[in-house]
Amino acid sequence: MIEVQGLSKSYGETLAVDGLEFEVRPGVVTGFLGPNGAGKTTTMRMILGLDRPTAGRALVAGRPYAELADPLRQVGALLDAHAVHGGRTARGHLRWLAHSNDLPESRVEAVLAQVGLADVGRKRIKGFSLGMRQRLGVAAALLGDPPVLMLDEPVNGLDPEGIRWIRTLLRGLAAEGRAVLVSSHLMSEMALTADHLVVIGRGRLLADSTTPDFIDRHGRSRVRVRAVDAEKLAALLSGSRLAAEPVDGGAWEVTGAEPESIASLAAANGVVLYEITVQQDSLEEAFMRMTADSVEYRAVAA
Ligand SMILES: Nc1ncnc2c1ncn2[C@@H]1O[C@H](COP(=O)(O)OP(=O)(O)OP(=O)(O)O)[C@@H](O)[C@H]1O
Repeated sequence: MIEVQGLSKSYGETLAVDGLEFEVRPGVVTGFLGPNGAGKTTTMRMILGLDRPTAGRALVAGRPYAELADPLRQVGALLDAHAVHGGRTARGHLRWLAHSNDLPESRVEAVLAQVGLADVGRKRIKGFSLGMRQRLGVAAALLGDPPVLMLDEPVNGLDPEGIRWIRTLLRGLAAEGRAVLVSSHLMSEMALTADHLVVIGRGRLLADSTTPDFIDRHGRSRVRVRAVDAEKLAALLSGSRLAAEPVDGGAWEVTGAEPESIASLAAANGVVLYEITVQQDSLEEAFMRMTADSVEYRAVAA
């Protein structure tokens, strides 16, 4: 479990993290979301003791990272897949990590196999693609078989098969009872991977809820209807008190009403519907709505 308590970090005038408070619980994948510059990486670095908080604290297994006796057995992290010595082989890199952290060498082969790099263990890292480096970073995070995992943008540079692999891996690790914190800009992927979301903007906590609750609360839902007689439907809806607007091909979208009441209204007026579907915003749409005011850099319309 990770506990972030009143965590703040200033860089000169910039308040990168501002009084953050959240928990990353075992058994679930927690997605860590926020626009560019929101403070995600800074928060993760403070959890790992790589940056000192200006105020507050971050605990892993009840202690600050610096006080963990066996850090790699407590928390595995992937922050920057490039932060490895390119001249080493993949196996050499993991052996060195295992050795310096007093971990059994058998873990090296286990994690190489787990991330699909067993065949290239003898190759030098400098020849690795970004996707292979990401896999190696995940292998290093898993080396100590830790109950807590933290990954910053692990799907960066991965192809669709790799993205799917990370998703299955993270969900499997959570199902084993581990606490998993993962940041990503790929919303469609987070919607499939994360059970829970912690959303930040300009260093502040904007949301801490399950993924479905987040979409419910911040996304819009509307009912799409189409009728056999499009003109009759148009006359009915435009003459009603419903918030309805025409969309493509004679279809209408109604907000703020349940499908039952729309269907009953249509039936009472002899309008035969052949489509009535509830459309929910995607996680991306919900995220864009909620963080609209927290975007550090935004394209300005010319
Ligand atoms: N070492 C540093 N010195 C000065 N400012 C910094 C430093 N590290 C981060 N910042 C600033 O702190 C803020 C948060 O940055 P951070 O990298 O944590 O955001 P992020 O959410 O990880 O962004 P991204 O999604 O772009 O990776 C930004 O305004 C950034 O410019």
